Amino acid sequence: MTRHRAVGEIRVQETSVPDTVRLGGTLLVPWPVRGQGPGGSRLAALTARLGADRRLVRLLAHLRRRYGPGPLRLAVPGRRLVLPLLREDVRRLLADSSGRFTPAIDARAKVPPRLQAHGVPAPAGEDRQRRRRADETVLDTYQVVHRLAGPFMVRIYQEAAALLGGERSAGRELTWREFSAAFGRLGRRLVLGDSAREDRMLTELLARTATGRRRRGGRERIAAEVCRRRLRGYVERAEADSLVGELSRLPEGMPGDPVSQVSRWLAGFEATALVSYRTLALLAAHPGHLARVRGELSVLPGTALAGPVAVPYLRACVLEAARLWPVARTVLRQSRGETVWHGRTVPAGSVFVIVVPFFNRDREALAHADRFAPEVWLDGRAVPDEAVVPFGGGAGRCAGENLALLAATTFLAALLRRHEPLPIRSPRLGEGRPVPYGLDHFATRLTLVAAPTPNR
Ligand code: HEM
Repeated sequence: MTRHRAVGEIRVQETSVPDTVRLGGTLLVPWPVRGQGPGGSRLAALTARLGADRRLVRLLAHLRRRYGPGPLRLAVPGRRLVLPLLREDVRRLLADSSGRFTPAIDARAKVPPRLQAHGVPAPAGEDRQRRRRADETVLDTYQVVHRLAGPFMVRIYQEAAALLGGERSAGRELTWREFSAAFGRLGRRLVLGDSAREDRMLTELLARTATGRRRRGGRERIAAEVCRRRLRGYVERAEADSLVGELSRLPEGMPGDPVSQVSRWLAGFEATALVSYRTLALLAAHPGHLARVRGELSVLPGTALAGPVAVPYLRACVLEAARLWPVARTVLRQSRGETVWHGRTVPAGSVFVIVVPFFNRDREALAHADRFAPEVWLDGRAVPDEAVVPFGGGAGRCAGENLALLAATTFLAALLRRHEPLPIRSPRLGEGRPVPYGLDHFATRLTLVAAPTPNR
């Protein structure tokens, strides 16, 4: 039965206990937020495969029918979590420029790290505005092509070539493990410098630390400390042509906690690896789209490095993979004051949890909801629709979006220029079939076979 709770003089709608339990069970499952180390978390991949997102999307649709337009407060004692259920409400939250809905989530709200951006919560007492300014400057947030694109693209091509290796042209299998290891080397080089290329230990420590935030055991605390020291070493060395190098050159000095900032960037590249691999799986299962990508690559001059500007269709494919299987399942905003929604009042300090797949795959609003439809990113159908939010939006929008797209498109272009992906095992993917809600990247195996070179 629907319950109401008084807040001052006004009532706000709350989920029933069974609905809260159901929501908790689908929202808080382990989730592939990041690759989590060279192999990534198998459990998270499995929950994706078993359709956790499908259940979540259906549950939210059911709640919207049952409780009305919302937003809906979760009946979790000590937490003020609120779910927006309408696209217009998502737009309102993300378009806000008054600071009423902030992406700076108060640590006292106790939001689990796995719901936060890249699974890396902001350190307590962080000066968010200063950190965001640093992110924007170093990551060149508003430039499609990063100022270090030249040296970055050379490294991207090197790592793609290393992944292809000699035998690859004979059609050897490509697995997620290999792909994520290659992308891990790349992410460490771009963020920390070439000296970090082989530092797999760091990636493993970061993955353990992410788990340790939940377990807080003695070992995890030690791992977290070792990890911090290692990261601090790279930040202090500030290699040229790396993001930490750029961080050290900020005119206003480094922000409060560069180590947490740098771990979020590394996590961002792990997310980029996942999205890139999934793009490859989609292309392998959709020969028509693949042909269009290869057509795009064929008109590039022989030695040109393909950045996102040169390959708009491939870029759209990457965005589409990010829409269909969001690596960030939730986008959060916290209200700084009491707010009114469809006649109901939500108290100050509430954390609005935007469930990304619910809006990215909204069958009522999007004709292409469950289809691989890269064209929507080119013909204007996706762009003005702010409720399709693989990279979030507004003041908290992913500061690394353009860099992620540069890395993903260049890496994929390097693989696809002379090779064609064929599916060995891509569970339930195929032309004319609805795209499943979850893709187990471990179970997705491809082969890259030599293709006639498209270069003129
Ligand atoms: C395909 C890959 C990626 C996806 C899908 C993605 C998605 C997201 C999302 C949804 C958010 C939260 C946005 C919001 O609250 O509105 C976010 C935040 C963020 N991302 Fe990414 N991201 C990716 C790659 C990256 C990369 C490569 C970097 C950095 C090198 C990065 C840096 C950040 C930062 C710094 C934030 C926090 C922004 C803030 O708090 O203001 N991301 N990302």
